[in-house]
Amino acid sequence: MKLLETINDPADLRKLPRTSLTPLAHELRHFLLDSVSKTGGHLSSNLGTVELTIALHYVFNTPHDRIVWDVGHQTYSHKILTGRRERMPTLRQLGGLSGFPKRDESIYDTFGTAHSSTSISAALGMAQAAKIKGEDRHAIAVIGDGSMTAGMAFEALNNAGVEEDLNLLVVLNDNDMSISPPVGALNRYLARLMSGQFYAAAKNVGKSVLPGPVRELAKRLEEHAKGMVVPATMFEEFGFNYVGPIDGHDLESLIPTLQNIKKLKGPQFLHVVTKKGQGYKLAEAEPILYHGTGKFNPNEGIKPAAAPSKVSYTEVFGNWLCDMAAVDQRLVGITPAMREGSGMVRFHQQYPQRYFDVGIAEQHSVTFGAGMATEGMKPVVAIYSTFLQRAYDQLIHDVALQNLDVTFALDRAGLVGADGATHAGNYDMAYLRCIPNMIVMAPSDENECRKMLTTAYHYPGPAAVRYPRGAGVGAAIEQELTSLEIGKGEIKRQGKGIAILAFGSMVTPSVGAANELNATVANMRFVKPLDVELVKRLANEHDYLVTVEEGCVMGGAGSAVAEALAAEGIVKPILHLGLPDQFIDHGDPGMLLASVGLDAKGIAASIRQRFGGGEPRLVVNNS
Ligand SMILES: Cc1ncc(C[n+]2csc(CCOP(=O)(O)OP(=O)(O)O)c2C)c(N)n1
Ligand SMILES: CC(=O)[C@@H](O)[C@H](O)COP(=O)(O)O
Ligand SMILES: [Mg+2]
Repeated sequence: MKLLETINDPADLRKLPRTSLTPLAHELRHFLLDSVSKTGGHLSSNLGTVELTIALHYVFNTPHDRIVWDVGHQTYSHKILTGRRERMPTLRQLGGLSGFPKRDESIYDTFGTAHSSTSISAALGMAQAAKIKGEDRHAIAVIGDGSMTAGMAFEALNNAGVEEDLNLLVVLNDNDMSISPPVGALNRYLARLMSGQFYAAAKNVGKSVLPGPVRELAKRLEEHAKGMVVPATMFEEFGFNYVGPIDGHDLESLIPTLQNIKKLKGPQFLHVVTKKGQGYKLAEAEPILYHGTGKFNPNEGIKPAAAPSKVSYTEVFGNWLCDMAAVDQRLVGITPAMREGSGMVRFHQQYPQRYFDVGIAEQHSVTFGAGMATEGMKPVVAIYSTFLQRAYDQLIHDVALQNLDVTFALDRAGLVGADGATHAGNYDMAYLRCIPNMIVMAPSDENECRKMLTTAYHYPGPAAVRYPRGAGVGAAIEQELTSLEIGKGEIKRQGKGIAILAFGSMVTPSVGAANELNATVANMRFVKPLDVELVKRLANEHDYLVTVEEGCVMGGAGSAVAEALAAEGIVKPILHLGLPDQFIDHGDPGMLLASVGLDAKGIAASIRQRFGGGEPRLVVNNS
C-alpha cells in the first residue's frame, strides 16, 4: 500500500516516522501531477509547496492550529492530506472540490481565499481571537512572494509586529515568481536576502532557543564568520523574529526549523525558498505555462493548441492595445500582475517603456493610472472585473471624481467557470454605473469589443469596457480603430409583443430565445449612458420588456432600464434576467450559465413563465 493512501487526515501523517516523509513527498508530487493533468488546475504553485504542506501539518496540530493559505491556489497537497484525496478528480468541476480553500468544504480550510494577500490579516485576527478567548493555538499565514507585494499584506505586518504575545507565524513562500516574473523593490530585497543570509536560519532560531551563554558564543562566531554585524531584516524592523531563508524542499531543515519556531512566543516570520513546478521538469522550465493548466498528457507536456477557430476577448484587447499604441504615443498599459491573463505579453514586448506591471496592487494600479492621466498620458488599466473590486475607492476618489481620462479594460466579466465565485465578475455593471462621469460598455461580440475599446479610449473621462472570459461568437474583426456613438444601442432582431433589452454576452442567447418567441432584441451596448430613447421606443412598441445581463440583477443594467422607465413615467410589465442574489460556485461556464437560466433556452423559458400562460397579447412562435 502506498504511504499516501494511509493518510486520511493529518493525524495519520503525524504518526509517520520522519524518515517516511521524503518518500511521502515523492508520492504526493506524483499524485498531484497525475491528478491535475486530468482535471486542469494550478499546477506549478502546487508542485512547489509539497514539502512545506507536509511539514506544516506534521509539526503543527491542525486543525486546532490554524493554517491560512494566501490565494489558496497552492492548497492541493493540503486538500489531499486533509481527507479529500479521493475527491481530487472532481477538482474545479460542478459540485466538486473547489480550487481554493473553502470553509464549508473542510474544517482544515480555516479561511476562504483566492484573492491574494489576505492571509496575514486573517491569521492575525485568529491569533488575536485565541488570545482573547484564552486558547492556546498557533495561527499560520502562508503567503507567496508575489502576494507579499500587495499593500494589504504590509498593513497586516504593520499591525501584527507589535503584538508581542501572539502565536502568529508568517511563512513567506518565496519562489521568485508571481504568475509572471515578480516585479518591484520587494522582489529585489528578497533576492538580496537570499544571496547573502543563508546562515540566518540557524542564527535566529538558535538565538531564541539556546541558553544564554551558548547563544552569546554562537552570535560571536557568526559575527566573526561574517566579519560584520548583520543588519536587521525589514521583517525584524516590523517586529517579527525573522528566520531564514531556508530550503523549502528540504524536509530535514523545514521540520526542525518549524519545531523550533513553534516553541517561540510572538510574531514569527519564516522565509522559505521553493521552486515553482518543483519535480516536474517541464513546469520547472516554464512555470508560467504551468501556472494554470487545462488537461494534458504529463508525458508530453502542454502542447500548443491547434489554431483556435475563435479569438478570445483577451486577445481582442491585446491586439487592440498594440494597434492603438502604434498610433498614439501617449498610451500606457498598466496591469496589476496579470500580464498573461490580460493579454499584454505582446504589448510588453513591443512597448516595454510604456508597459507597467505594478505587482499585485490593484488599488495602486488605478491611482497610478490617474496620476499618469493628470499629465496628459492615456492610461489603459487592464484588470479583471473581480480584482477591480479591490480598487473601488481609488476608482471613485482618484479617477472619477476628478474626471480623469483612464480607460478600464475589464476582463473576466461575468461567470468565469473553474475558479468559481471568488473570481466571477458579477458586480461591475452595478458598481460602475452608479459612479458619476463613468461610461460603461458591454460588447456583444469581438468586433464590438474592439470598437468599444476605441470609444473608451477617445472618451476624455473614465470609461470601462467589460468583456467575458474566453472566446466570443466568432465575429469578423475590422482592423480600423473606429468608435461607436456614445449611448446608442441597436436593434438586433425585430419581433412583436416582447422586447428583450440585452447587454453584452447576453445578446446572442437573447436572439436565440427571441427566435422562439418572435421577440424583438436590442443590443443595448451601453450600460451607461443608457440609450433612453431606445428604451422608450421599445416600451411604446411592445407589451412586455425583458432585460438580460451576465451580471447581478440587483442594481445592474436591468435596474438602469427600470429606473429610466420610472423617470419617464412609463409603466410596463418588465422582467429582469441576470445573475441571482447568490454566489455561484465553480464549474463549466456553459453549464453554470444554463443553471441560472442565462442560455437561450433558459431565457425563453423565463419569459414564457412570466408573460406566457394566457396573456392575450403575448405572441409566441408565429414568425
Ligand atoms: C488580488 C489578486 N490579484 C491578482 C490575483 C491573481 N493571481 C493569482 S496567483 C498570483 C500570483 C501569486 O504569486 P505568489 O503569491 O508568489 O504565489 P505563487 O504562484 O508563486 O505560488 C496572482 C497574481 C489574485 N488571485 N488576487
Ligand atoms: C489563482 C488566480 O487568481 C489566477 O491564477 C486565476 O486562476 C487566473 O484565472 P484565469 O485562468 O482566468 O486567468
Ligand atoms: Mg511566488
